[in-house]
Amino acid sequence: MSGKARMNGGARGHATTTTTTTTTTTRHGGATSSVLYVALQWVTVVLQVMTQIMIPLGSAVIDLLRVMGVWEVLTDVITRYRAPFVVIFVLPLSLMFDCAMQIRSYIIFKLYSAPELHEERVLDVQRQVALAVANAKAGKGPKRLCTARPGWLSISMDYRTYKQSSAQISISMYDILGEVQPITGPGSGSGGQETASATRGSIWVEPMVSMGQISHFLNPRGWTLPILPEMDDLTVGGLLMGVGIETSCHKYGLFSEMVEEYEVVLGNSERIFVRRDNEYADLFHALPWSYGTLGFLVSVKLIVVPCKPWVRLRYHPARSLEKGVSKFRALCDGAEKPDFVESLAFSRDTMVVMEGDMVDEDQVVPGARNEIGRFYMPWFYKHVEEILESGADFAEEFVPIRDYYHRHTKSIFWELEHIIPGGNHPFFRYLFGWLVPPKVSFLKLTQTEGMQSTYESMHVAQDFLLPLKGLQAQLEFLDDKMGIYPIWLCPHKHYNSGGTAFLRDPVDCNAEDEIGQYEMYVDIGLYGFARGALEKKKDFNMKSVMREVENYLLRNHGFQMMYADTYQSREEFLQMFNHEHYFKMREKYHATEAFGLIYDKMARKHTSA
Ligand SMILES: NC(=O)C1=CN([C@@H]2O[C@H](COP(=O)(O)OP(=O)(O)OC[C@H]3O[C@@H](n4cnc5c(N)ncnc54)[C@H](OP(=O)(O)O)[C@@H]3O)[C@@H](O)[C@H]2O)C=CC1
Ligand SMILES: C=C(/C=C/[C@@H](C)[C@H]1CC[C@H]2C3=CC=C4C[C@@H](O)CC[C@]4(C)[C@H]3CC[C@]12C)C(C)C
Repeated sequence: MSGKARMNGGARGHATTTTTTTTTTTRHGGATSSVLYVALQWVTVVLQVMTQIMIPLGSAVIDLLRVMGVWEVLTDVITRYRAPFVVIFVLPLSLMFDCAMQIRSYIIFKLYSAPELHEERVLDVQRQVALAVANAKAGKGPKRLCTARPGWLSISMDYRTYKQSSAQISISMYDILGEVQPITGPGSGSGGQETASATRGSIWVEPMVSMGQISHFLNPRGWTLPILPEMDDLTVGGLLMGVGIETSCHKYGLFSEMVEEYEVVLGNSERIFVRRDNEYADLFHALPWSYGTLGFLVSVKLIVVPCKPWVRLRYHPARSLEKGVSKFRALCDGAEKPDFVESLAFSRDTMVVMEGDMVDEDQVVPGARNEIGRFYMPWFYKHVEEILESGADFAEEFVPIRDYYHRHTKSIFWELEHIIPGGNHPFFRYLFGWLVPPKVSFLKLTQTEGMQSTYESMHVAQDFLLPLKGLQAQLEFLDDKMGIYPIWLCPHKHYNSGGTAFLRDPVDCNAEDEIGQYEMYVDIGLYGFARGALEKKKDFNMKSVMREVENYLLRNHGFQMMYADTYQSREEFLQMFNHEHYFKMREKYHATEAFGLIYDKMARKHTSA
């Protein structure tokens, strides 16, 4: 199939299987294609050099500095003066990396070369898997497979050390594989009731495509993902094989509910297309939350919906927990659901509940525009806090859609304040705001051992998914145990779909829609240093507090998002996440031998208690 054909929605998917012996149907017609191909390879090589060669080179330099006795001094300086270090080195590097990625995407998309190369890339993954499995069988290589995405690149606190002892499969797949294919009429997708009659579309993307890339691509074309997790660098593969959530999940469910079709390479190197309604339907529900332990995702067909250019954002400050929780619940459970619902709790008694609706240009009230994404504008959560502190009971603003989606990106939720204190000061914003945010991956890469152990023992980055009906008690409990603010509250439909991390007990489900039975859940996001942890180090014991919280989750039908540290034992983990279907799928789809178990991959080896 030619690249052009696929750009026009060529017949991807719906096929059954291909194995590594399948010959590719890709055409590279003429000299232009060859030139484009070489150009593309060049950009790819440059990026690979940046990510793959620079790291070992960096390690070699570090070793040399250690031998020279300079390393300790240097890390001490970086630890003490992290803010200037980040501003001088990490911010410009982050910008350069992003620019390189954008240029690459632009070249690839303009030249239409990427879709043409997709088939080749899939074959390459199949070949790598076949070789790694054969090596493992012959006792010549590691037994377990994982992606070769370096651990420092992943949006988590963890460095993914299991990768060192696994066979790493390179999945260099960063491309949007064509234009949106509109689908019209009711029942055109598999989403919630609210949009069933609206026009929908779909788009094929590769797994390393990031949320920033997608919103840049879709929003100007009048489309959006129904659920667009807000950090620019999150990848489609990570969000689908892990968990993805955003403030529209109270309508649609989690990120994976908006998938039409997965293209997967299994542990026996076979390539299959997995849909809710084909012969692989049983695998469809097991892939989310499987953390790359059932197969490799090589592309996916995502549902897209029309979007409007602005979001009318309504702020409801609440000065008691009861009032805040009841407003939040009313917005999630009401018949007329807003497009977006979110709440930021600033203390035990104060929160601002927000509802957003997409609107057209002509509905925007000129005096109420707020382009919060501009580099010199205040960090979003600070702006929300100001509304709370102003004493107002209500505020309304109009925010450009892309600014809304990425509203917490610039300040990395509220984490940047710990890294660059004063980063929200107007002086800093006007001078350096255009360089912000630093890439999470580069922050990880430049984190010294001292910083790492401080973060591990005192800093929480956790998302707890719990039934919405218990929100008030949950917030009181977490305030007692951790006292971290702001808290991010994001509602979502939690479907009883039958896979790993789905509801333990069907009695939990009190509602039903087109997709199935669900319970309204809330993601409680805690990011920051626990109350008093930095000041009174001895009073805060991360491990014992987290054990209490995890037990609370178990008792209250909650889940922990696994990008975060877990302190659970294997037995507890198996209790929290229903593995029955997952084990069957591992057996049936050749994963048992090829991939490790979720717990073994994700449970972190803590360096401190
Ligand atoms: N708003 C949100 O929803 C947010 C979500 N997150 C979390 O961050 C994570 C995403 O971060 P990101 O850096 O993008 O992803 P990661 O690199 O962290 O990958 C997450 C998991 O997905 C697996 N995975 C990724 N790509 C593939 C693939 N092509 N085939 C098979 N498995 C794959 C990885 O497997 P392997 O171990 O083999 O590499 C890994 O286990 C998610 O787990 C999510 O929960 C974080 C912030 C916000
Ligand atoms: C899952 C959600 C959001 C999560 C983010 C807020 C956190 C995910 C990964 C976290 C971080 C990774 C590494 C870091 C390096 C450290 O030196 C500083 C802290 C941090 C930047 C840290 C900060 C929080 C995260 C970005 C929700 C939205 C579902």
